[in-house]
Amino acid sequence: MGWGPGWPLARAGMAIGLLGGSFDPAHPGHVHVTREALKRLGLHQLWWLVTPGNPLKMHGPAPLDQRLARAREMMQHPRVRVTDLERRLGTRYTADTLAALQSRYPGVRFVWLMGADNLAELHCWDDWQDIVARVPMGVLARPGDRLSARLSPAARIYAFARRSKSQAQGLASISPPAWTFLNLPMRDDSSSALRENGSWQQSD
Ligand SMILES: Nc1ncnc2c1ncn2[C@@H]1O[C@H](COP(=O)(O)OP(=O)(O)OP(=O)(O)O)[C@@H](O)[C@H]1O
Ligand SMILES: O=C(O)c1ccc[n+]([C@@H]2O[C@H](COP(=O)([O-])O)[C@@H](O)[C@H]2O)c1
Repeated sequence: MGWGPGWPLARAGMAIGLLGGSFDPAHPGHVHVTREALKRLGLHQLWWLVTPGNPLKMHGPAPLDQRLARAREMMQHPRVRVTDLERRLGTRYTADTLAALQSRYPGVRFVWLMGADNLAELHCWDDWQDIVARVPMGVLARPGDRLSARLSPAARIYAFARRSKSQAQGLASISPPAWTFLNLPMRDDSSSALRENGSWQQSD
């Protein structure tokens, strides 16, 4: 597998946040949590991983190129890259994606980012304990999901690995398992609401 345009550049030692998602479509909530995570976790860069398809979702999303184009319009920041890395790597499951990125970018300190809704479901993901063992995780507050996230199996099993707000800036350097809950000002944007109210029209 070669290098070329579309493979973001990163040097060993850099702290890079990974926000995986369907982005079907991208919305201001994604932009908000991205900007906050960059600041609060002391990240050099943050990469959006626009998935070809969430392995747990029955219905496929809109075409990947369409979601990427919308995401690139919406997320403009010099330290953020909107990528199709899972398509390039041929991975769908997050554990596989992380393993592939760690072998392709040796020495880069990756941090997995997700909204509180995803922490509540993490125990249903493929090889989820491998994910927790591979990279530190930043969990982003989301309206309605704080309690379910805190009571979730993953949060309870890994309660011992939860780091305080004061340790968030150095999260990328902490050996996993390590996670922190970022109590951000919350935004209730969601892709499903945009799809339901029809303000996002697929063009093909
Ligand atoms: N408003 C938000 N606040 C915090 N995190 C969010 C928000 N919107 C999305 N996220 C997080 O961003 C990542 C990608 O989200 P995704 O593309 O699934 O959008 P979504 O709005 O959650 O979509 P859907 O409504 O279809 O489930 C996930 O980890 C999700 O939890
Ligand atoms: O690896 C898994 O089993 C798995 C199960 C569900 C979701 N994920 C990942 O979680 C991220 C958020 O997905 P989504 O569809 O909620 O935006 C995205 O990167 C998915 O690939 C991963």
